[in-house]
Amino acid sequence: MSQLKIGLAGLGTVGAAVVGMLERRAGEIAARTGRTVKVVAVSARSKSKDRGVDLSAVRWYDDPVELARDPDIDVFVELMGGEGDPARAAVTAALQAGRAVVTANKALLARHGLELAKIAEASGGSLHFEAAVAGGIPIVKTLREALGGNRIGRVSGILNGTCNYILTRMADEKLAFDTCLSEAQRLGYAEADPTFDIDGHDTAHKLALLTSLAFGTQVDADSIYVEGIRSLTLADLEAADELGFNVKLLGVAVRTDEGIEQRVHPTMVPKGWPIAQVSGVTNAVAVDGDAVNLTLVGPGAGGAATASAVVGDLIDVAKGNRGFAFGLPVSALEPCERAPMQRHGGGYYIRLAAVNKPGTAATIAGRMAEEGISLASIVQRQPARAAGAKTVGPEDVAVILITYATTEDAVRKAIDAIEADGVIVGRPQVIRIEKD
Ligand SMILES: NC(=O)C1=CN([C@@H]2O[C@H](COP(=O)(O)OP(=O)(O)OC[C@H]3O[C@@H](n4cnc5c(N)ncnc54)[C@H](O)[C@@H]3O)[C@@H](O)[C@H]2O)C=CC1
Ligand SMILES: N[C@@H](CC=O)C(=O)O
Ligand code: NA
Repeated sequence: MSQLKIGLAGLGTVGAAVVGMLERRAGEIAARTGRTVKVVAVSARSKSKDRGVDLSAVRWYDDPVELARDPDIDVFVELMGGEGDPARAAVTAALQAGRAVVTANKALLARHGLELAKIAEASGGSLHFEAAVAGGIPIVKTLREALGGNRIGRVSGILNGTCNYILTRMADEKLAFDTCLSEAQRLGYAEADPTFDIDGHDTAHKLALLTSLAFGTQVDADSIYVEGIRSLTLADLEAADELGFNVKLLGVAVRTDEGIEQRVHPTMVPKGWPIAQVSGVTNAVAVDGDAVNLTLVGPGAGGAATASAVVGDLIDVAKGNRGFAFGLPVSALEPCERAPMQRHGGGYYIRLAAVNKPGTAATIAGRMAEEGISLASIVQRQPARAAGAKTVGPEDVAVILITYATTEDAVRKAIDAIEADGVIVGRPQVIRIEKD
């Protein structure tokens, strides 16, 4: 039986889980592929660390780029992370040598994916990244292969396990943000730098890849409007709950007449919607095609889930299933025309810390009316009730506005005018509302 020899760089949460899964499932994988799929060389920062896997028989490289150049490997697996070197240099070296590369590194691909795909095409190598988007959910393969006959109008979902875990535990158990984040780190869900998770960039990296796969466009992470979950308070989650919503960090890419709108931000989702029920580290990706609408739900982060996706890619490589990284040759991917966020339309939740003096509510309502914004409700909360809102002082009152459908531009202009009027303190909290 022939061997598929793997060089694997990165032995952290995902790398160690991949080595363990390949060991445990060696017999079944060989039966599926007709090949022995084996790790023969590795690289990581610490040679001596105990990772719970047996690495005594594999070659060790201090430099992952040297590992990627090893002529005695067939496939290079990059599980170090980071959009720059050494990940970029190592993946480039492996592709230039005509090898298959499997990576979970969405930061690298969102920035340099096209360049890497081009190198793969030129050298006869291949680039596989199922683990980079929504962890264990096989959405890359689904878009690249199974839904190829559809014209897709929208792809959206919960794409970051850490954020969904934090929001779920805050809402359900009233835990503090930092407590939930520490737990997500302990469980191996968060990025090495968790600001990528909580500030929305990790979701944006994944959305950039999904957009390319769904719409046949060039990866363009810079076109994405990004907001994270850092400013959300227990008061916001409680208000959402009372209004019949759950708050989720969504990534949304949708075709509009003006181009593709790509956005990442906390979103109030009606509790009755299936996506509102997706909790903890679980991710969900919804695809609206002209022939098929579907939602895939599954674990978005963690060693086992992510290893499942990496090993799935390795099985493809072992079977000789290569294909184009983004479903099409790079030369056939269209530029991603950007629809401006200011034109985004929908309902809004706006929490303001209003100065407690006569006329404040009228001023706020007046500014909204000037921008043509209709209010579905306006609720004032007493200072004690508003204590969860960081921006509210003892003498201020939280005012929560829910708008009917309006535009981002109108909301921004109204808020700017209200700030200039001096009737609020701190930054307003704005959460977009998804509705039918
Ligand atoms: N943890 C998760 O749930 C998921 C992670 N990913 C991605 O998988 C990749 C790895 O993530 P984790 O395993 O969580 O990270 P980690 O921080 O647990 O492990 C990183 C590994 O890479 C090694 N490494 C880092 N820099 C290196 C360098 N310069 N030279 C040699 N080795 C180096 C470290 O020693 C460590 O073994 C990242 O791209 C991440 O975004 C993707 C999906 C889920
Ligand atoms: N940090 C990421 C890991 C998977 O991509 C997440 O929390 O989703
Ligand atoms: Na995936």
